[in-house]
Amino acid sequence: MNEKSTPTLKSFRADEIIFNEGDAGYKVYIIKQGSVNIVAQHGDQAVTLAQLTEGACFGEMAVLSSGPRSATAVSADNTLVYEIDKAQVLKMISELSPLFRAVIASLIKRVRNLNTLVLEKSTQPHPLMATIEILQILKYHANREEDNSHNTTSRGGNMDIEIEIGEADDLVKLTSQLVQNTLAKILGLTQAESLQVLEKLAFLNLIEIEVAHLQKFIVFSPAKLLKDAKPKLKNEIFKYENTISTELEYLDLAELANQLGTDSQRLIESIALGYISEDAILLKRSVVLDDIKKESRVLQRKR
Ligand SMILES: Nc1ncnc2c1ncn2[C@@H]1O[C@@H]2COP(=O)(O)O[C@H]2[C@H]1O
Repeated sequence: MNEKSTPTLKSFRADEIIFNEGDAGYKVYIIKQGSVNIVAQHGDQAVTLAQLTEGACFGEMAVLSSGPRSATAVSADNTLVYEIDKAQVLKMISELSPLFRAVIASLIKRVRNLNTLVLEKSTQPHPLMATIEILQILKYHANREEDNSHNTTSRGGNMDIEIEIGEADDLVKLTSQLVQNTLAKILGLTQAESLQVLEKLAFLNLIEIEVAHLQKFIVFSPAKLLKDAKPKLKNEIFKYENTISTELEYLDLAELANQLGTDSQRLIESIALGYISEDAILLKRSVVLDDIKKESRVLQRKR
């Protein structure tokens, strides 16, 4: 290819592709005017990683690391860019100290890793919306149970489900455990994460969390949920307290029961009777385990 030592000025109209993800990289670009979107594909979803404006440089990663283009560059409006040939860039880089070259190589590697993380996180279904859809699905399950039991006013034969018919519309009441287990299976959430999602929905008045008969229940009106969810969640960005960090590790109820040498049911009783704080299951694993060591005699006495 033709390699020049002076940058060439090139213009792109809005939405024109400058290069595609996966291509080999022969040029580095600097934006003289306009803006460029950096878009990466994850499965069938395209994620915009950045919108770059005047003075920003892009296309350096493939050129400096000899890997393929990590993302597609698309002009966001009429855009002018300087194109610099790979040979020219490599010549400039070769004049740097080895330490600087190593720093650049490691930064490129870090951006690639962070991009992977961002893509994985940003293409996960919105947990609040997904949870609402799952509650709707569980409602049909609840209705089926109810039909099977021919009992329209009380439990539907299954310990996990309870139907209550209200005056205005149906209220569905599911055990928190059933909902949390389903969220774990479908969305891959931990017990602590699913509880955070449910607590957020309760905070937004979309569901209620009730404690009765030593159990936690999720109560909601499917019709109201359908009507209210979209407007209420439109601008809600939900973050788990512990999304990316691996430092915090939460204990789930079963594990806590195991650590205490008791069973989950007894633990629920202890929580309901106020012997153990409900927050215990949302605490850092190390804190809970330390507390258990210190308090185990007290807990056993109270049990
Ligand atoms: N997270 C990001 N933020 C901003 N720019 C990025 C990001 N990831 C990749 N790029 C740029 O997008 C370019 C895509 O092609 P390259 O991999 O050659 O070089 C990449 C970087 O210049």
